[in-house]
Amino acid sequence: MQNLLTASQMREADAYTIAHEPIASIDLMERAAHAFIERSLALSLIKKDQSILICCGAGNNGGDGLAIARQLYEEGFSALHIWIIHYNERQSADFKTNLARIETLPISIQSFAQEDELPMIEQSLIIDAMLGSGLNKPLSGSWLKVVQHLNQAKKKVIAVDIPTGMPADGHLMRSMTALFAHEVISFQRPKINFLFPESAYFMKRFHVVDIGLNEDFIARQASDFYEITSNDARAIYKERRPFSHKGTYGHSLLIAGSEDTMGAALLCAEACLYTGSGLTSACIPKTGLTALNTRLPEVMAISREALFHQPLKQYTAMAVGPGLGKSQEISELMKRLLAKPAMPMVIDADALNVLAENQQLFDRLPPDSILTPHMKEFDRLFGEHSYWYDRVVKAREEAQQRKLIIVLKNQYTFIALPNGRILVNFTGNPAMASGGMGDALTGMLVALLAQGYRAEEAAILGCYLHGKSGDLLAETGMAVVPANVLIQNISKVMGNI
Ligand SMILES: NC(=O)C1=CN([C@@H]2O[C@H](COP(=O)(O)OP(=O)(O)OC[C@H]3O[C@@H](n4cnc5c(N)ncnc54)[C@H](OP(=O)(O)O)[C@@H]3O)[C@@H](O)[C@H]2O)[C@@H](O)CC1
Ligand SMILES: [K+]
Repeated sequence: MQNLLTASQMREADAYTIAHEPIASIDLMERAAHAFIERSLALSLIKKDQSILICCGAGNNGGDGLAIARQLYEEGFSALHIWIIHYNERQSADFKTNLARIETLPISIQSFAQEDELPMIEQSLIIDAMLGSGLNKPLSGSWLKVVQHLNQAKKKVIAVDIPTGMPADGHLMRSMTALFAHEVISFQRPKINFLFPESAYFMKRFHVVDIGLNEDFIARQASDFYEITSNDARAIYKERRPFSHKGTYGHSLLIAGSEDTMGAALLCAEACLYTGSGLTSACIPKTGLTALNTRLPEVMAISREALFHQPLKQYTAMAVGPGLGKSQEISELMKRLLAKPAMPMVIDADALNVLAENQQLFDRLPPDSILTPHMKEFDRLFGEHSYWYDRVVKAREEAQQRKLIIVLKNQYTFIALPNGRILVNFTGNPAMASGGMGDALTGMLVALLAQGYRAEEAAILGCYLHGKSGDLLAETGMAVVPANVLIQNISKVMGNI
């Protein structure tokens, strides 16, 4: 697990590294510039014959820009042009050093003071090194004008560390102006604000490069946010054991589907199957029986009427919600289920809506139950939120107070734990944005619970594998990954973990 830092904690990590590695601050900047270029080349974001405008401020972000320009020149890039935006009086020491280092080279440099008119932009690519994590207020005046001028040029932009004008943490508002970046190459850790959907106002994609800041120091910093890494998923995953049998891997009960939305139940059951549940039973309406038997012969069916006429303790874990629909019957069913809940539970979709309307049911959920709301379901449960940042803070409060695990689904899914930590899952991609993905995740989570993973482990591993399955399919060239295709890939992803 890697903790994510705020901009001010990152500055402390920078200072600590300089003092303890030890490394001179100017050399750290040199490393950052090198890492920026190396990644840009690896991703084919820049080419030697391309005309590039490097826009620099006069702080350390600008210093990075000058070091990048010089190193690009040394790499054989010849069509380089530099703007220095001199709207602030202060220049950082490392900016000054890098300016002295580049002034002797045959690279054209233009400086702009507050009232200077800005020329048309002829270059095809802009490297944005004007303001970085030192931003301390929204842009205004001449800064606003320069950013608007660059945005209007509609050129491809690669931002150094963070787009100029975008705050690294705190509220992101559409009304803020920043230089829109197609790519951002950020140092050491992603900025927390990259993880919220509002970041799409300011940037398209980000990449993180290691610049060798002191990881021991970083690990010691208190943080609310932790990135789930592939190592974390690998450490949780347990291989199937010799001499094991279906009884070894638990029995999942899914309560899902209605006449019109049997697909949700089928996808949930299929995901449960492919994630390794020993046995899977689906409690579905009678009208869905033929579909279930035809598509998933491995899954057993129970009618809604029969559910409470049999011992529920034969099941190891339960998921309730996908495709249930809204009706009095479903509310009653939830109330009966939660009257004596005795097994780990995943609560999704329509079951979340029942909770939203019957908040007293919250108290009956077994501790560590996993709730899997998307944004709208979350707001129905816990109130409207204008900013994702506030929504995630609320998820943390609720998870802590109610001793539940809240999996707030998003491109970067936030897993809020009862201990107050927020884990962020980085796997997954926009090709997966279609109906049925949530049903698949619920099936995966219940299958992991049934196999004996603790709820926290199931949430981490389930979210990781779900996104990873989608990522591997997208890497094969699939622009869209339907849920049933993702599901059939899960067992392979587990096998190769
Ligand atoms: N951390 C690391 O590990 C490493 C960091 N590195 C790099 O350093 C960057 C951070 O550099 P930084 O701290 O010098 O700040 P930076 O973004 O250049 O801006 C400073 C200037 O902006 C000004 N200013 C602020 N807001 C403003 C506004 N709204 N409108 C106008 N002005 C505004 C502010 O002026 P002030 O308000 O203080 O007078 C100040 O003069 C970081 O992003 C990365 O690129 C790497 O080199 C190596 C390792
Ligand atoms: K920048």
